[in-house]
Amino acid sequence: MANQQGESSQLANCDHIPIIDLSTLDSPHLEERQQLAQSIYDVCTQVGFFYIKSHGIPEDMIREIHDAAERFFSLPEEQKMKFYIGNSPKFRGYSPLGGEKSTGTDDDPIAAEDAVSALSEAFDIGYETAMDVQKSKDDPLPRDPYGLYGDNQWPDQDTLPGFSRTYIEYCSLMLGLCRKMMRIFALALDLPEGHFDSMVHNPGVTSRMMHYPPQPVKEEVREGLGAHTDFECFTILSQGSVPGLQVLNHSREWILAPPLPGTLVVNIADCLSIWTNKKFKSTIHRVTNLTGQERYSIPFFFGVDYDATVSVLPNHILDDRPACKEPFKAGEWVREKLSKAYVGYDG
Ligand SMILES: O=C(O)CCC(=O)C(=O)O
Ligand SMILES: [Fe+2]
Repeated sequence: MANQQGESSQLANCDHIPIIDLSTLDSPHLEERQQLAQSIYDVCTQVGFFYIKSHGIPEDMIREIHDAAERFFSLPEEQKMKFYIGNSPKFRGYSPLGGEKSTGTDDDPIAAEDAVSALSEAFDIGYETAMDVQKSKDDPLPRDPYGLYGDNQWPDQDTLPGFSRTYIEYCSLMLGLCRKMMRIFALALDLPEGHFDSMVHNPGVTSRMMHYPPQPVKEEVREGLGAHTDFECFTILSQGSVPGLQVLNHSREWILAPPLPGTLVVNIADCLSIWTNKKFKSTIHRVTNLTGQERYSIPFFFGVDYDATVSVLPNHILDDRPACKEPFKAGEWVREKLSKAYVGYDG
């Protein structure tokens, strides 16, 4: 059973998802960045989810990556299975319809035998130096004690021309945005802006393309993705134009986070929530596509270097709020979570 601190840190205290304007994210004026950090602190402690606008990712790029996702999922099944995630010891590749199961949340796990497979298919990739402007093309991958860097199973040029180039370009832009966001989170937490900089040299990044086929409206609903929290520090989601994402609030109602033109969705994930002793919410969410249309989304999960230690910030430990968890390695946490998420696959 979830303890109170744990449980309320996973439920949004709201009936809608707020919008944050990021136009001052790298303002030269500290006061403007501080003002933004204050708004971010408020939404992270109240809701754990927010839309971002003026985020700097060009709309053309977003359109291109969604086109790429649609092209990928339109391939015949046997072609997609060439990139089967089960071929990769690092959880990278294609997971077919129903290949993922809901594991619940840390405080409220679902036993393996009760887990229901999700009505979605996915293609997952992880950090590689080609997507990192701070690295040159030939830089080696970092030390990898958790077996999570690289090893992406890219479709070749004949199968999907331009696919890997587009996805790497998209990830490179998202990576830049996430590193800046990490600095504003630091400011929001009363830390020096560069507090996390030394922990995001080889960030623990996963991105995935998701396809949720339509499900019957009147008959029994099968979730496209079961209720869960994300594992890393935070997620930036591009969700196209078809709604489906739902966020759980204090009244145990699922509130819709519909696509809003010109925005992306950010949600806080477990590692950043633990860092803040669960002051920042890692809010429970799920996907249910009741629209009758095909839904595509592209989450970008951003975490610190897998070798970095996540340790509750001392200024968030109080007499009546002891540290929620002992320090741990980010990679250890992510690997354990991933190893429970796929049907018939133990990494
Ligand atoms: O597809 C979405 O809207 C959300 C996906 C998601 O929550 C996830 O992949 O963790
Ligand atoms: Fe998620």
